[in-house]
Amino acid sequence: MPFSFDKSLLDNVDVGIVVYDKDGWVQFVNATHLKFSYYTYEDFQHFNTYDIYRSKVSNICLFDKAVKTKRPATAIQHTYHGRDDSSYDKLVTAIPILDEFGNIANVVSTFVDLNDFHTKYNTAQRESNITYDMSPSKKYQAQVIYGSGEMQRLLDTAKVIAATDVPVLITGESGTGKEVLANFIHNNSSRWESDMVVVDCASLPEHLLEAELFGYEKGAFTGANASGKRGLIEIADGGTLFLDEINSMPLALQGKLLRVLETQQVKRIGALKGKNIDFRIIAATNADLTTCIQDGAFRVDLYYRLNVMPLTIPPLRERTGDIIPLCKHFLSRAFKRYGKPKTLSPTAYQTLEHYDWPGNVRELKNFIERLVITSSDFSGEIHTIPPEMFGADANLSRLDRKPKASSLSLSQSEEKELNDIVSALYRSGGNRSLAAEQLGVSRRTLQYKLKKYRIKVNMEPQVYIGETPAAKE
Ligand SMILES: Nc1ncnc2c1ncn2[C@@H]1O[C@H](COP(=O)(O)OP(=O)(O)OP(=O)(O)O)[C@@H](O)[C@H]1O
Repeated sequence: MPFSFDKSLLDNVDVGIVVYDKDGWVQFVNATHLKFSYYTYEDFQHFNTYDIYRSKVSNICLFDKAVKTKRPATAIQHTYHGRDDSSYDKLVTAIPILDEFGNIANVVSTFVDLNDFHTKYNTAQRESNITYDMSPSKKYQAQVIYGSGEMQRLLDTAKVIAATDVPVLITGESGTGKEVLANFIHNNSSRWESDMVVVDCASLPEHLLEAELFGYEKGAFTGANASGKRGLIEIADGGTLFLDEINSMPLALQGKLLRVLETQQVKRIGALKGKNIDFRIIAATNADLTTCIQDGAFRVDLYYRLNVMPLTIPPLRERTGDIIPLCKHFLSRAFKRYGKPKTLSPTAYQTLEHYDWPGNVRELKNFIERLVITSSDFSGEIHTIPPEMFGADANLSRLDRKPKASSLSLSQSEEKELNDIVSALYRSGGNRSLAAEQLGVSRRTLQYKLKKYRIKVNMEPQVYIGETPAAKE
């Protein structure tokens, strides 16, 4: 017996459904779609999908795409006016239905309201003890995984701050998630459709950092690109500029940055005139800037400019409620990457909750990955964490310590320096600040050497030198 059912049952599903005929005339629309729509049921009876598109209520006509390609089409559709004059982002899928001759008979479209989706998704995840706070960005879904009250409060504040345009200064130990938080703010701000440009102030020597940040006019200096270059501040126009490790920015550049913030104008190196730029600044530091000021390494006036909205991310050991959700998240990432479905026993979780994670979330992430890679079973529960997994010596015994420097031609002293750096990195479990301390150099100098020797540190069982494999993140 063929199935038969009352079409009004489809009014109860939580996605919008519209059925069109081959010319775009609406043949069916369910109540869910009407609820979020600018138009009434009567409107739909006289409307053609092309009229809706032409009226500019929606920015995209997927019906047209599905008809032309005879293939399902999916996109995020921005609908500019809801009944209450607000706007919605919807995930729309249009599926062409072909007749026996392969011609379009109908198109069935489904509409998922993304705000509603995120709310439900968060609730569902919370119930399984993990919260994914996803931002509405089309380009980059910054996932902040957490489970602790500390992080919940921080994100609540960050959301409020995101709605403003004031500078934000994020402080926290290395690996706590400062860039992740900056992304969360950007994605929750009105600038989310533009880019967040990330600049690591510690990774470039002063002259390069200046050229990267401010750009230059043609012929500004020897070796400059003949046609000049846009700086990263200019590229952040309309979006957010994230300055990581702002504490490493040389004093001269700090003065220039301050001028940009005061005038909202950037002047390329060699340019006579400045250009108006509209960007939001978020800076991050893992050093105490007030100490840097006392040491004469940071300008107090820039500090006050940046410190309008200070946010501090606590180290992972002070928000242990995040450890289990983060572990579950990283286990599922490792499963996607290595195909090994692994879980941890309550005892294993307890062990991880009691460790103090000096390298914070980054260390936990790499630890879980290492745990999955090195576990001999393909699947199943990991009952106990071998104690030697923690700490530097465990790393040293497991890892191939001999640097593969074949693609670099190094002098004897350089080779020794390279070996010292690699050893220090292993001893510190990949923490660059600790490694720099052990080597007796500044973090900035270490950063520069890492570039020089093309060392990529992932705190994973390998340190790549020379040609690195494809970026892992
Ligand atoms: N709450 C979180 N949810 C998911 N991933 C996280 C979270 N916090 C940090 N991470 C991950 O941990 C790693 C380190 O995070 P991030 O780079 O944001 O830290 P950071 O504080 O900016 O570090 P650094 O001071 O060294 O620049 C990244 O791989 C990031 O994806």
